[in-house]
Amino acid sequence: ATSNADGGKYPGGLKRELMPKHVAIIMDGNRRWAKNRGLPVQLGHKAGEEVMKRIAIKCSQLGVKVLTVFAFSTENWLRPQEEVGFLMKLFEQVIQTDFNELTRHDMQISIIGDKSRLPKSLQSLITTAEESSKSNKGMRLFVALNYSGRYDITQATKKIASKVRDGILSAQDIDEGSFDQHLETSQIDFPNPDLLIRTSGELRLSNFMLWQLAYTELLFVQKLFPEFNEGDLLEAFRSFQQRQRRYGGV
Ligand SMILES: CC(C)=CCC/C(C)=C/CC/C(C)=C/COP(=O)(O)OP(=O)(O)O
Repeated sequence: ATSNADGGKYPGGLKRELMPKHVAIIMDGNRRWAKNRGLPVQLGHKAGEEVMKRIAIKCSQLGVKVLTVFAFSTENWLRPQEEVGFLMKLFEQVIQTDFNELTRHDMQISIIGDKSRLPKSLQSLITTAEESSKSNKGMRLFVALNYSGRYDITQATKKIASKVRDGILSAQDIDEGSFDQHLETSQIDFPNPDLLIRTSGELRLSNFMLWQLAYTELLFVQKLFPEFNEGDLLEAFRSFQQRQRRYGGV
């Protein structure tokens, strides 16, 4: 409805037709941000929570269809027990407070990752939140919790192996398309991120969506996640729009 009003242009010189459909973010640097300020690491994660919410709202306003944020990896259990415990409680709070606000922006929220190892109280909050937002029509928000790319590929392989064993799928029919259908991102229109943003200057994928990132444009920014703001998001999208995507072709 607004396409003529703004001549196809978005704020900050962005072009509507070149917007990334699926954006993924590795929200890195919460602890360093806290330590730099002489604060407990918990306050770094709290600051990250606030930024996550603002960025999700901005993405949905800009017409992003899918946003996937990496909140807790399968390796993060190795952190001090106190920090892990705090994060699990924080995720419960996020679901009970921030998610309500995000669903008011019509977002449909899903958790990806191995939920079985999460505290039972968190698991039941997740089920309720997913249920209550499932008919929303706006941006799809995936929060990766106890997730890793290798986990995702492994769980897809298990599902496929069971289907072959049960005679539902033949080995010859396993291809990239059918594999896609068994990943945690299978239920959506744009399973592969167009743009991955990682904050805090680290140049790694850290076992995030390994299959889905095959042709994703990567953007590494120096700012720590709690410092990342809406202006930085627009800047990231401008950088994305200047790239030429060839997907291995010419
Ligand atoms: C549900 C939800 C989206 C919650 C938002 C809270 C949030 C941003 C959690 C991410 C936690 C995390 C492991 C951040 C990475 O920074 P780090 O701790 O690795 O920092 P460092 O690299 O400085 O050590």
